[in-house]
Amino acid sequence: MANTNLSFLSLFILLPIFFIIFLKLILRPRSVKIPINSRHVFITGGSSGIGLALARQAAAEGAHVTILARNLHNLEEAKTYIQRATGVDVDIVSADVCDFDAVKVAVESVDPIDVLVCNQGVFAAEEIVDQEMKVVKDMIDVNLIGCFNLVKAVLPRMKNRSDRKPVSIAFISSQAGQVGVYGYTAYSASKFGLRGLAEALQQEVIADDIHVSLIFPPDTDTPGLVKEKKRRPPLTSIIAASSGSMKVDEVAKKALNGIKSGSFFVSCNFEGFMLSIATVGLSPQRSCLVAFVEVISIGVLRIVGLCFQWIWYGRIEKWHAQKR
Ligand SMILES: NC(=O)C1=CN([C@@H]2O[C@H](COP(=O)(O)OP(=O)(O)OC[C@H]3O[C@@H](n4cnc5c(N)ncnc54)[C@H](OP(=O)(O)O)[C@@H]3O)[C@@H](O)[C@H]2O)C=CC1
Ligand SMILES: CCCCCCCCCCCCCCCC(=O)[C@@H](N)CO
Repeated sequence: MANTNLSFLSLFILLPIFFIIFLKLILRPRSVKIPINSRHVFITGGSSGIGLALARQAAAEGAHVTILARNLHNLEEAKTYIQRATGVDVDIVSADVCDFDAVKVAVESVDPIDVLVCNQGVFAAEEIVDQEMKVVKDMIDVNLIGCFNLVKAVLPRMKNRSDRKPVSIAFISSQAGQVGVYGYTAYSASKFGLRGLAEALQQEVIADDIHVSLIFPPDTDTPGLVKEKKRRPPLTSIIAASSGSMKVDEVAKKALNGIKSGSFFVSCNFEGFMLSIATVGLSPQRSCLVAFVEVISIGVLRIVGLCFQWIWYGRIEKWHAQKR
């Protein structure tokens, strides 16, 4: 009896504890906190949707916020909205992220940036045979090249900052940047691209105490989504519905908390958490508890992932059978 108790103790309690301690010792980069109070948070695409909600929440938490977008009128409306909601004034700056010179002028016209949130994005769901190359290129340009322009423009000053506190560069990706989704060939490609950018960038900037976050929202109720849904192929909606849709404020909260806790992968709902583990690859992990969950659940989640593919391909087959 005593023997069984002892082996139970060592198998289910001691072993995991030692393993978590081992993970704590080896995990790199180490865990970090990014304070935002009294710091400069620069949010692109901050005049609408997720970016606007992020700007409002960061302002409410005491950050000095600047939002960037193209349309000046919408920026001014966003500024008024945030001022009414929080009593805080945010700065606005108009530029197209696709234009490197304009981005450079924009970021040099403001205070040094402590937290850069690359949130701007465009999305149009359509089968690639029908999608015009102009639309494809626009998605890659705004969602991926736009982030390169921002990083290139912000990094030199960020690296040479005088205050040596930890700072952050965050990218708003999408769950469609973790798994390919019907109708999202260009969009998924742009968002998968962000992952390569983020993983490589983290290695390049860790010595400067710059911390990268990659945020993966599911469908979120924003003006952008309302517009996209008018033309979405039904199969895109069916597959996207595998993950529950979220309110914009919830997504902004998850994103902000993920940035503040210096997490590399930031998921927004339970499905997203499973998806992040199933697609974790060799991305960095700073939390020993999450790393522990990854190690013990990755095999089972592969089976869950295969079941999702079984369901999705079933729906695709059925759809095409009905069309014929
Ligand atoms: N809504 C959703 O379901 C999901 C969204 N995401 C991602 O979240 C991010 C925000 O999406 P969402 O809030 O829905 O988007 P919205 O369409 O509501 O807002 C997009 C914002 O980006 C700005 N923007 C677009 N193009 C450019 C550009 N070339 N240069 C500068 N700013 C630009 C827009 O302003 P302006 O047009 O004036 O420039 C606007 O402020 C995107 O990256 C999107 O891919 C991820 C998962 C789900
Ligand atoms: C192994 C476990 C798997 C768990 C479930 C997987 C669910 C995947 C759903 C993909 C959803 C894609 C949403 C895209 C949102 C978006 O970016 C657009 N709205 C455009 O903005």
